[in-house]
Amino acid sequence: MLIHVPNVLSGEEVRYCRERLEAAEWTDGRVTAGEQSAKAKLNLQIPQDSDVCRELGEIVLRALGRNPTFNSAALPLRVYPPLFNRYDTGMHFNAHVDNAIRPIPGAGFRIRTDVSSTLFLSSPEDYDGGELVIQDTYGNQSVKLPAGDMVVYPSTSLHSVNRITRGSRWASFFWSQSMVRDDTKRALLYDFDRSIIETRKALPDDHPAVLGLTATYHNLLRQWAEL
Ligand SMILES: O=C(O)CCC(=O)C(=O)O
Ligand SMILES: [Fe+2]
Repeated sequence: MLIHVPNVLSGEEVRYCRERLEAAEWTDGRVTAGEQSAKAKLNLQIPQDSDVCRELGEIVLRALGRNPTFNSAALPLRVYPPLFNRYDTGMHFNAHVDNAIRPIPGAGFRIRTDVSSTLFLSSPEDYDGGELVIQDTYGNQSVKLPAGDMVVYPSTSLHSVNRITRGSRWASFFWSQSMVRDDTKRALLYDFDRSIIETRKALPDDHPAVLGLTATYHNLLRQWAEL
């Protein structure tokens, strides 16, 4: 399931992140890649242990906390501290699959990567190429979103970033361990939640249909969630 989450960051927050990133030191993106994907990767990143990465990561995490679409789609148990990358003209990331298990630096535990996210920090007009191409059950999906918007997709998917032919593409990216590891089940719960939201627009909250659907949603989540 591939979900577009609009307006995760406000225009003001995007501007602030860009300003801080402009002044930051960028390093070779291969530092966080596994052995195979390092060969496929040509981009720049902000060092994970830098103050700017931590500060902007907090802004992204706070924005995720207040976003009902992200929470409904990803059902996050733990979110990896957000990273920041950049592809200048000529840079790209060939097809790869992300590592299944990632240690959280300094935290003393690891997360399973169930859900991948890219939060765009450049406007589509600022660059050519740079689409995130995700291979899913329905074929290749090509994603290029407005600054502040995010795409959420299963970490099981092969994905790539097309070569930039003009300008520069900046983004935040990170993984979440979901309470529901299986993408099919997560997708069912997401559709279910959306249907409940639509039903609540038409019926009062104490209507037996709303109560019944909400109870069933929670009982399904209770069956499937691993904490
Ligand atoms: O830049 C992106 O949108 C994706 C980055 C990515 O796939 C990765 O770093 O593993
Ligand atoms: Fe990736």
